[in-house]
Amino acid sequence: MRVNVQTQIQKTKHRSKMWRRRFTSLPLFFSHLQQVRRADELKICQAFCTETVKPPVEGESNSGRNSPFVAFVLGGPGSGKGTQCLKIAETFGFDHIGAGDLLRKEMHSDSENGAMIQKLMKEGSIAPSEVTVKLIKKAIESAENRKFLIDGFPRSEENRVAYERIIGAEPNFVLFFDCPEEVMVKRVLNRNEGRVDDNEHTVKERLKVYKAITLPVANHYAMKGKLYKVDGTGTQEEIFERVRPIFASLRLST
Ligand SMILES: Nc1ncnc2c1ncn2[C@@H]1O[C@H](COP(=O)(O)OP(=O)(O)O)[C@@H](O)[C@H]1O
Ligand SMILES: O=c1ccn([C@@H]2O[C@H](COP(=O)(O)OP(=O)(O)O)[C@@H](O)[C@H]2O)c(=O)[nH]1
Ligand SMILES: [Mg+2]
Repeated sequence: MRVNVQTQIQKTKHRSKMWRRRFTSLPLFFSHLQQVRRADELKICQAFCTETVKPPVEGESNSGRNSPFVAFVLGGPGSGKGTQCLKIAETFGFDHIGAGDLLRKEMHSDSENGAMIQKLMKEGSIAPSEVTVKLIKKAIESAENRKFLIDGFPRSEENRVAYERIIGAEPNFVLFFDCPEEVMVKRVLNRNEGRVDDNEHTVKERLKVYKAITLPVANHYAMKGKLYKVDGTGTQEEIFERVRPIFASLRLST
């Protein structure tokens, strides 16, 4: 009997301790609720992405607090990088730096590299890293904005290493448009912008280069948990609705 009473007392003490713990941890409980809500927001992202990361915060890249916020945008030729970058830039206030656009501008200028770039583009090959990174660096440095989309770069591991060495930072994250080859080819052949590389022969070469040399870059960032993979099929609007939550969940100060 005595033992039973003792047991009861202990049980009661234990219960009251538990309730005390529960009440004193109410703020914790609510902060947990907030985290759950945050996790739910992230799950919205995850519904659209095969890989997601914690939304990056401006200044959290490797190069310190005042470094620019950089998202690389990758995908095959015709996957819709340029089209979606325009929408992201307009909606979320990013500067859009198209690596191919910078090279085309250089090609049409009097630059000593013009002829070399034209030849490489026509072949579907990749320009030397030093040339591309120099153009990107200049574009970043001359902008007032501190949020950039770097579209169509890095196209090779060598490009990536050169960028990280010269700029001194990794991108905050990488957006990747996943699109079947036949869809990409169809879009490229209908692009009608008078580009030297929008023809059947060059697009075939570009796809080979993309699979052998560019995809390893995407894999590198996937391994680091920095890759957001988005389905690049459907209408431009449908794709943008998959992209939107990724950028909406970023905690950027400007
Ligand atoms: N979702 C889409 N559906 C159909 N055509 C598209 C779509 N997105 C882009 N396009 C068109 O396909 C072509 C290639 O798109 P673009 O954004 O230039 O791709 P990338 O920069 O990846 O090569 C362009 O002519 C563009 O207008
Ligand atoms: O970092 C880059 C980006 C582009 N290019 C060259 O420019 C071409 C066109 O690139 P762009 O990104 O404009 O093509 P997209 O993928 O948008 O069709 C590529 O095939 C390459 O020859 C390059 O050498 N390095
Ligand atoms: Mg493009």
